[in-house]
Amino acid sequence: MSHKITDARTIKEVTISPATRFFTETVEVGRLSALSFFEAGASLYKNERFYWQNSEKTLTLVGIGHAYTLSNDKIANRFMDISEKWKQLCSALIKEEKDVDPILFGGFSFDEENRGNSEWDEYPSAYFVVPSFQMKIEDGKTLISINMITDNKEAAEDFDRLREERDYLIHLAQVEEFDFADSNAILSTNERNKEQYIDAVENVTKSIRNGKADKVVIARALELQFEHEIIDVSVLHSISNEQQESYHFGLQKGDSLFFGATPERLIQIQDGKAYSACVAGSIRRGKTAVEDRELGEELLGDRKNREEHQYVVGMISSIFENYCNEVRIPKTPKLMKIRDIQHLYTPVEGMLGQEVDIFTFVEALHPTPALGGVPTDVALTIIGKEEGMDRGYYAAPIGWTDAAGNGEFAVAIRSSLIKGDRAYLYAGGGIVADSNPEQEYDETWVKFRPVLRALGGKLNG
Ligand SMILES: C=C(O[C@@H]1C=C(C(=O)O)C=C[C@H]1O)C(=O)O
Ligand SMILES: [Mg+2]
Repeated sequence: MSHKITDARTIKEVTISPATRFFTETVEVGRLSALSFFEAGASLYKNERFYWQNSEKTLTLVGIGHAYTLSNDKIANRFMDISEKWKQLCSALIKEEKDVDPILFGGFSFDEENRGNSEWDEYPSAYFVVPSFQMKIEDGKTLISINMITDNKEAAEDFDRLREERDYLIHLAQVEEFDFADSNAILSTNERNKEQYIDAVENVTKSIRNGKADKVVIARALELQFEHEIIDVSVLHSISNEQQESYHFGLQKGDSLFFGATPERLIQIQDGKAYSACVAGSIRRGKTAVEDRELGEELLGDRKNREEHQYVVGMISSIFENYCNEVRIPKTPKLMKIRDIQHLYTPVEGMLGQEVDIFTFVEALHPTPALGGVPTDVALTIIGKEEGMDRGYYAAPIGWTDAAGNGEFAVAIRSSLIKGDRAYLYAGGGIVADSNPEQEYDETWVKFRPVLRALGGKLNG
């Protein structure tokens, strides 16, 4: 596309010191497509971008370039480590009233104790970025900020260069006719460990009947080989159009993209209130409106699915009782209908009782029994033993927080890691005493659909 004006990348190498300054500056632009801005960013920072849209479609974020990256490979304390470093950075923040709070975006791996050589090798236990260029679309306003973190006292020149880059990116996003369509054929589909998955579900139901655990979520992976390199913006474009009710996310790391469309909020903190969601228990969508309603009724009344669901409600509500006042949880679940599947859904909310930040919630909640199991530690051991894969960032928290302490993390399901001409897709389900391996296997196919469709793949069933 175009030449590179400058390279702001060296800036992120400063370590936080008393001399560190965190500059930010926001301009409001007219309406601008978030994905056009994302794609404009490829000309300068091809592998340093992220994309986020919440399920209500009230907030869209795009990040381009890295003003700073935070990561760690810790097993213990990884959540608080990121929290503390972010607080340190924020204490160096210099901003005016009109400026938007800078954003930290990223995610955690599912289980630090169960990694190993895999497609996830370059994803540490925690990985977060402060973008050099941050787009925030909220309340009908499109705001673009520059973030710069430096300990150089004469940084004004660097900041001027970033302003030039910002204007270049905005202009490109406004005028360039990007073509997001991509036709990329799938050459092969490999169901990784299909037999192992079926055996795992059988073994786990036995363990549960023997009283070793109450619920364990077992997942599996699909590996797709494409004709040519998958284009990041194209899959984000398709999935955003096709999954209107879900969160959309994309996080680049090295030359890979982790993306997906998840319906599941882990935690949102907004103006002193906390929100979470219990999403567990599933059935397919009907072929007609009548069948769809009948399936929904069946799900609401199904004992096995209600049991899967109730474990999640129990755990999330006890965490909320711990950290919040005035906790509100409906007594019975409702239906969450998304394009490919219906889930049992119970929203949870409370008033923040103490000074707790979003990472405290992430640490306490992850993994909920929607992705781990009950009891958590037993479930994680069984998952490690039975699944035989590194979940990487699948089923783990992904999201953002800002300098004011607001933020939101979703659970990264209905997701895929893309590397060049290959895609790895992940899906699982909650196993309880009455689970049936074939039905669970079918349920994973339904859960592969959103990402499979965005990648242009054929759908089973
Ligand atoms: C594990 C996944 O989804 C979870 C499992 C569900 C279930 O088993 O009913 C439903 C929603 C999610 O909490 C996935 O999509 O991979
Ligand atoms: Mg299920």
